[in-house]
Amino acid sequence: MTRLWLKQPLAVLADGAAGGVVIADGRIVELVPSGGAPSGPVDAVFDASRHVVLPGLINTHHHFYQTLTRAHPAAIDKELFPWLTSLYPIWARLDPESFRLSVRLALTELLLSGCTTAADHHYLFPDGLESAIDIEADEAAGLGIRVTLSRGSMDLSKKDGGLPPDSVVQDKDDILADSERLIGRYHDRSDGAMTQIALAPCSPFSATKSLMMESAALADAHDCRLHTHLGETEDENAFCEATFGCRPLDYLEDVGWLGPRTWLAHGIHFTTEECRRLGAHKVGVCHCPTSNAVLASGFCPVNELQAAGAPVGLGVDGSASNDASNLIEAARHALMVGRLNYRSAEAITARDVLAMASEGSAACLGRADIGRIEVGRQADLALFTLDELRFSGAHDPIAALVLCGATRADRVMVKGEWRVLDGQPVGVDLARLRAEHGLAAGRFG
Ligand SMILES: Nc1nc2[nH]c(O)nc2c(=O)[nH]1
Repeated sequence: MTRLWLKQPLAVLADGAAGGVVIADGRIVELVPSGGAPSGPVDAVFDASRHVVLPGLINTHHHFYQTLTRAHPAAIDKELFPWLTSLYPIWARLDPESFRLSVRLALTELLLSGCTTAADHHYLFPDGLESAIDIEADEAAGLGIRVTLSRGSMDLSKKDGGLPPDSVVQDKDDILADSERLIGRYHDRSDGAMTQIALAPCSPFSATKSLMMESAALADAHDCRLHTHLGETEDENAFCEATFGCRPLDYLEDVGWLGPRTWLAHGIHFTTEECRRLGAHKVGVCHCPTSNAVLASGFCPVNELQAAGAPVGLGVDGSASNDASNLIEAARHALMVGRLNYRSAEAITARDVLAMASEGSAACLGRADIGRIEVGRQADLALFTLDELRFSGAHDPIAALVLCGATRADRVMVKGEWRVLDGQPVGVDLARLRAEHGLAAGRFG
């Protein structure tokens, strides 16, 4: 068993590890105190004196395919409902080759931003793309990044009172059968799992009540997590009032989703009492500050949710509403948006948003094996240097990552393996990927 010492980092986001971290067999096996040395022999030493070492960042909400429709003229400057109705017909043209490139590109971008685990919410399965989640699993394995692949779904089209057109919805029985197939094939419940499946009917205005209820039953039966968009806009509130006669959170409870298996994307339009209910039931919320700003959706009440006991993680959201897949940048946005929301500089700190992007996100995904630099946890780490001009003069190295605006990790380790080295993704030809993806995206103009 090879023991690697990441020696004497410039800074590390963990108590008692100023002397570095020892990695063996894909795990963190020792934290070295300041000025100390590992307790036993090591086989390799990495001099981390130029590096700020963070737990690998965890992205809890994305739509990888949307990298094909970034800054799209049909959708720019629109709020969620008109944004979606403009994009649905374009997304209906998704094909396997373009989709594969979108996944590879999004995962590579995430890795370069210090992300070691990514949750994707894929809810479009046009003819020919039935194996979208299989493609995602394959690409993630190739890049060596950990994933939670949320089998998304839509079965409520416009003709039945929903928002999406017929061209992008599926039959409920097909959705459930495919969900069961994917769980059987990919859902690894073990410690250190590289691939997990979650079930993810898309939103109250695109999924039927029975799909929500049957997905919850399936998730219970197979011990996997549930994910959906909720509390994103006032339009969604109005839809729920008009369709179900209640607010979105009451609807969530009604369909059997109010529990610790569930994490929600956005979670903006919750009252203080609703935050308490979410906390009491340990429902997780993925904060998507960048997308929430771009779509003018509102502020997520992160502090109220956390105070109530709800896990709060961080997500970049899909690349048509961010439009980047950069998680360390999203942490900076979480700080800025949070301080504006609370009109307080103390309400959210740099360390708070980094914790949200690591241990908060891990809790949303139901994982106790990642998200912290701690003995026994997986060796998932993001190492940043402060060499760029933007950091010159910075004093607190950890706060500097957020306040000076880090955008790119120098090294990223997943399960003890380097997946980014000297700012380059291992095994990816970036120029070729950029060219091929750009060409594919051109077909969605
Ligand atoms: N930000 C987003 N919100 C959504 N709601 C929904 O039903 N789909 C989406 C989406 O793609 N992005």
